[in-house]
Amino acid sequence: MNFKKYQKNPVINFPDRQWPNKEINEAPIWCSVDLRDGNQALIEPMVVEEKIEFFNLLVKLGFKEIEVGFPSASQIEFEFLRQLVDRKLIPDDVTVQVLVQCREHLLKRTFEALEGIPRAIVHIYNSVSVLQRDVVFNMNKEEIKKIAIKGTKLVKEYAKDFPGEIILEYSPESFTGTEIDYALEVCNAVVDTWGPTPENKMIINLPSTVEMNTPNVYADQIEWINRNIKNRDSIIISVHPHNDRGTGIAAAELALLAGADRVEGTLFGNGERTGNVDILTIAYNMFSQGIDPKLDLTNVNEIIEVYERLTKMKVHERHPYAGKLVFTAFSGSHQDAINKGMRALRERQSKIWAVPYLPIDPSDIGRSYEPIVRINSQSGKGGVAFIMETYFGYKLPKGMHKEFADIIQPISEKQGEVTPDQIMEEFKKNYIDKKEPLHFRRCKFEDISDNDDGCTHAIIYYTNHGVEKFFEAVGNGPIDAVQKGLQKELNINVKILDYNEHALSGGAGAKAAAYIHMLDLSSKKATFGVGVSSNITRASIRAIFSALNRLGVSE
Ligand SMILES: CC(=O)SCCNC(=O)CCNC(=O)[C@H](O)C(C)(C)COP(=O)(O)OP(=O)(O)OC[C@H]1O[C@@H](n2cnc3c(N)ncnc32)[C@H](O)[C@@H]1OP(=O)(O)O
Ligand SMILES: CC(C)C(=O)C(=O)O
Ligand SMILES: [Mg+2]
Repeated sequence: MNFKKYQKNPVINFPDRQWPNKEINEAPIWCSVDLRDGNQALIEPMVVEEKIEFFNLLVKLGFKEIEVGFPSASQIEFEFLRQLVDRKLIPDDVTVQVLVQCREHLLKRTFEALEGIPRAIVHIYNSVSVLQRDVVFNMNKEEIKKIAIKGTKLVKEYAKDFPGEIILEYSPESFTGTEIDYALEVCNAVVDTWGPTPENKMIINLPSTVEMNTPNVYADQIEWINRNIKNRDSIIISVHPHNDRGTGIAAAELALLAGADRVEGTLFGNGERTGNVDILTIAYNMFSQGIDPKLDLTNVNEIIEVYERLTKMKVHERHPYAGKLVFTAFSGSHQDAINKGMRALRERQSKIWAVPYLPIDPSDIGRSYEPIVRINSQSGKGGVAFIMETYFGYKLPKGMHKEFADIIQPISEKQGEVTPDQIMEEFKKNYIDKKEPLHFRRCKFEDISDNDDGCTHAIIYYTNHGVEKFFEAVGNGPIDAVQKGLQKELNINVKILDYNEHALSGGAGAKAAAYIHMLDLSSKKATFGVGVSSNITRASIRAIFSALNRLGVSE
């Protein structure tokens, strides 16, 4: 590859940087630019009614600052803002933001669009980078700075006659490709011209219009401006990362460490080229660290539905937090760990989420547990056991996990994913309904001892290949009596190695499941049998017969 065609983008010499020692402890001011930066990058930009629906979603999610477009650019953008005003759709605590170039006729039109609004952010920008100054504007630094100053003066003039409150936002566009001291010089000139105060702040927005370097370089740039800009207490430092290198989220998070107060971005990172930074992911990242994200993102499915329908874009299956597959584990060791982690959480009744491989509780954002574990040929015994427990309530004894997983594995190898219903079907076929040739019918137990050690007399009625039979035996309990009867009366040489039982569901009609681990003393083969009944003793005798049939032993 012809890598010599490219060169490194400059970094800044800033050994005194402080951001690596900082932590994120609170949510920034969020500003959605979905309706402008996101919309301008769509194959089919939204029409007015679609924009209104999107705006309502953003309000519902809790955004307090929303860039509603570039009203001077087209009739549709203008009309949308007018609709928001005329239909009184802007809540009192939400400030709309409008983007405009530093040009008089565009600013005039922008203020016409704002008529009747009590408070708005007017966002002006001009490109200041080395490259754009050269090839786009063909202007020197002084001339470029003058565009910014002129734009600021124009806003000031229009704002003077505007009945509502106007907050100025200035973006040195292409900031990441600009000499840092020159970017500061332009920003300071804008600050001087506008004259913000701690009571009436302005916004300086530092975009990585094109992401050009590793996120630490962006953090250095933000911290350097943060520490050197004039009247810092009168300024809100905002960042506007794009995602050209795929590190938009990291850039935004490091920029917060570097002192940014505000983040502009979009839902799911829609935007020019590889997109704007995804605000949802930053917010969910905060949430996962125990920080209030100051957005209500509890129903990610609803956000996805509205977003996909209106933008005609798709949320990728592996998109952080929102993707269809992100709360799903296919591989066996992950499934096993999730299974154990969830159980530990339940048993310990812990209020703090700690489950391996799941950074957050899916139900906190409107996702369900069900698809967490899906069974394919990469799944192990833990996953199958997890499905049996969470979907159907069967707590298979640990020793049985491998035996049952070995029944499912060839099916998954042949067909791919195996659904929970199919797994249950196999469980029934191989265990619960394993009733041939020996089919247990009914039993009668009598306690024939008068001391606590107990002695049980059992009569077991069963069919062998459909022929009705019974045997009688005595043991120190029902299971022991049946085992002895099998040996003495039916000449079946088996040993019961282990026994487990549990209730299957609550309520009056509750059933119990019993698991018998049985060794065939002749063949030395061992297997599990499972029985289900509303009576626990009957469930255990059924489990014994299930195991006998699985071992293939008979009288
Ligand atoms: C990084 C970003 O996302 S920035 C936002 C980008 N979004 C958009 O541009 C979408 C909406 N924009 C538009 O529809 C159009 O650009 C309009 C309607 C705003 C303006 O249209 P036009 O004037 O026809 O074209 P255009 O935007 O190319 O402007 C070109 C002129 O404006 C100048 N200019 C460009 N940006 C700016 C700016 N921010 N401030 C002042 N002047 C500017 C250019 O130097 C050029 O001047 P020249 O004609 O003397 O060469
Ligand atoms: C208008 C500016 C802030 C912008 O969208 C960018 O630089 O990406
Ligand atoms: Mg942008």
